[in-house]
Amino acid sequence: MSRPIAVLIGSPGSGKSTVGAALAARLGAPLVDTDAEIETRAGKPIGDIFVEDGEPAFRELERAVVVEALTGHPGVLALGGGAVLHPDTRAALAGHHVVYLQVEFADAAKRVGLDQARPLLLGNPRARLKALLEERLPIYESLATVTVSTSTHRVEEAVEEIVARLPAARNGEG
Ligand SMILES: Nc1ncnc2c1ncn2[C@@H]1O[C@H](COP(=O)(O)OP(=O)(O)OP(=O)(O)O)[C@@H](O)[C@H]1O
Ligand SMILES: O=C(O)C1=C[C@@H](O)[C@@H](O)[C@H](O)C1
Ligand SMILES: [Mg+2]
Repeated sequence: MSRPIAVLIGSPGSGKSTVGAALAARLGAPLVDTDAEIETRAGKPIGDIFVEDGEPAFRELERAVVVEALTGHPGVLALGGGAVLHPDTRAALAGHHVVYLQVEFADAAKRVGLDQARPLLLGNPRARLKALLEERLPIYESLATVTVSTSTHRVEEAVEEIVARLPAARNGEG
């Protein structure tokens, strides 16, 4: 059984996929992005899963994919923004190196593109994103072993910050 080197959590637009890919490249390790893995398993985009099967079905598929990756993936693991909402996922994160990518609301809004049709931002995307960030902040903070801001760090700076703060045995210096 292998464990991820680092697990990235954070809100939509925090940069989990972008920083995850750059971190994996920097470490010469594979990346699993659970959103992409869910789409592969379901054979359709996440938006379609929400519309056709509903959010509870999406969360259950997400739980299964995330819990499996936490015990079977040896590289960098980027989680979907809402994966931490499931209690099984929170429990399964115990003992992992969990990197919380923190982002200011204004940056997240710019990056996500508030005119996009994201299932959880339907209606009033700006208000929904703000509420979502506020609701989830304490959850992300409680799970983090390391927090890195992608509002104050560019992608490459965030990667170097994460590498510097990896447990010694994992950053090539231990
Ligand atoms: N400092 C930064 N760190 C990370 N991404 C950044 C940064 N500055 C700008 N970006 C841009 O912000 C976007 C982040 O999107 P990304 O898909 O990586 O976020 P995510 O956390 O995976 O969100 P999602 O919940 O949609 O999966 C990308 O377009 C990236 O190029
Ligand atoms: O914040 C969320 O709940 C989500 C974020 C995305 O990564 C996807 O996992 C999906 O759109 C749900
Ligand atoms: Mg992503």
